[in-house]
Amino acid sequence: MTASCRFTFRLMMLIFPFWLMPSLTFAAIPTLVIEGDTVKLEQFQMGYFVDSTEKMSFPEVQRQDFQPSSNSVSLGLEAKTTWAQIKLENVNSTALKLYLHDPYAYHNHILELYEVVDGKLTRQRILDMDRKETQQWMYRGSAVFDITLPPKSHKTLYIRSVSSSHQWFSLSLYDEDDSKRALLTLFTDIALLVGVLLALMVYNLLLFLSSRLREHFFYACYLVSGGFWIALTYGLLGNLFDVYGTMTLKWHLSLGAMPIFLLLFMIHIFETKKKYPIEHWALLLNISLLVANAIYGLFDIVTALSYSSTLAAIMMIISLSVTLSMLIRKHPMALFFLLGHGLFVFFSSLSVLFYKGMVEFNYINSHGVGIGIMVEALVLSLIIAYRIRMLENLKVAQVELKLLASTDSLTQLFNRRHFSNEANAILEKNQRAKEAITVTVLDIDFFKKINDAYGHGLGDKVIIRVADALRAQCRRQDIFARYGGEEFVILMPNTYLNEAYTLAERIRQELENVVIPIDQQQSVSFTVSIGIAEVDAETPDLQAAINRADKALYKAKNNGRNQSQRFSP
Ligand SMILES: Nc1nc2c(ncn2[C@@H]2O[C@H](COP(=O)(O)OP(=O)(O)OP(=O)(O)O)[C@@H](O)[C@H]2O)c(=O)[nH]1
Repeated sequence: MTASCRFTFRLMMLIFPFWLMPSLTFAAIPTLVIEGDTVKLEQFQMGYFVDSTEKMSFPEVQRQDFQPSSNSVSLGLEAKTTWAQIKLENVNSTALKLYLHDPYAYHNHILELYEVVDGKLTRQRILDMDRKETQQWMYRGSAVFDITLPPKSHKTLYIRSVSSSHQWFSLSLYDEDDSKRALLTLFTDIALLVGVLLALMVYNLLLFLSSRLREHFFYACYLVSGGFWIALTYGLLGNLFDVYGTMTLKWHLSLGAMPIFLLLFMIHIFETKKKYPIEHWALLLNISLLVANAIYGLFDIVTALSYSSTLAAIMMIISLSVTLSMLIRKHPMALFFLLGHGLFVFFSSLSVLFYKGMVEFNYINSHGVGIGIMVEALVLSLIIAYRIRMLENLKVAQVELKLLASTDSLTQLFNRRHFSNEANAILEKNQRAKEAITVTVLDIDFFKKINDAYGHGLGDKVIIRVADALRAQCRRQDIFARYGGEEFVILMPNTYLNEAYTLAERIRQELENVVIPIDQQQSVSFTVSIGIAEVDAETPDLQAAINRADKALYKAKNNGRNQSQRFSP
């Protein structure tokens, strides 16, 4: 060996331990030293190993290298069978009873606990979520295993967890009191979340029942499926009803239903079918994918769930693009939707990354979908309130427009068009009953002279006064209108000619006595002439009846005005 070789070798020997050391330090799983009898370990170091063969024996597993990690890990879709390793040392001179908790056990298929002392297996427990008799270690959704640590002893725990789809778990160690406390406070946050969603769901169902607007129905369905899935996936259902395993796995189909309802809500709230065909087809295509996956899930839920993260990502991209497109087109609700849906997408993306094992295990990442749905639901409630207000304003505007189109602006009586519609409807209804119906036409006498002598302003006052008389004298069932300039018409259902004549005379007499003051000295009086004719019961024709009443009116004018005349053939 040359001098330079020797130097290089010595240098390498010098450097190698330092180069190796970090990896050795990295690979070591620290022992949790327990001193005293209070144990509340919620954050500690342990090791995990992913058994990609999914069938390694325990002795084989014991020989594997475990990756150091924190006590909460999310390992994604590929890690179906995972082993956790926890090293314990009781330095007390008394024995200790500990409780190992896995609050996310409800989503696993199998959970096994192996206790090893000095390399020898001392106790083994297998918890199969599909076998009732093994569920003695399940307590309201959490797996709880009791572990005894003899005085001054070491023990290594191996926890095998078999997941049906995505793999994540969080382990904690407690003494008896803290174990009870931890179980008591579980799921209060989820219960609150689900409660708010259910309240919003009831509110939207009521809105749907009163308005029949489908967006409320789809939104209520979205909240039901979302709330149900949150209750299921975050363990509330397991906690309340003690159901786990394959049965609950199937219920994860609600995860497929949730985005379908949200997209249907979008279609209705943005009215894409009518107004935005490209966006409409994009949303329909997305719905078809989700429906296909949901149907597939009826037969093979595990495979369907494995696609759910990818489908969720596609759904987020399409729904966000449609919302952005609505924003560009200045849709009034787009900004609210973008805010609500943007927050949903943000939190759900964290969740997707979490389920795929790509981000750290923390409350927000592990509860992302739930938080996203909640925040979105609250913001979308604003959209619903805004839309209700918009529709109310539209309704008021429509009523105003309808009124405007059917009334005469000077007298506020119905106009000729509206009168004809209403009168024809009455004649049609009367076709079977064939009750007597009478038409009366009223015309102001020498109105031109009034206009010429006192101006149009006073002429208008006379017209308004005639309208007032009609309002005062006509009965509830009568329909009356300003038919032309100074001509009025009344349709009197269930009224014979002579009865109509009496009413017409009452109107004429009232108007005959009207005095409209012009100034201190001057005033104006006027008269009206009236023609009355019955509608032919056999061939009820409104225009024919008005023509006959006009003929009677002509007779009244010719006879010297200020009188009522009945039509006689
Ligand atoms: N002030 C006012 N005048 C109107 C209005 N509409 C129509 N007129 C006038 O009503 C008058 C109708 O006159 P004519 O049809 O000749 O009938 P008349 O003077 O009442 O005579 P007779 O019907 O034969 O008694 C015209 O001078 C129209 O200008 C209105 O809204 N206001």
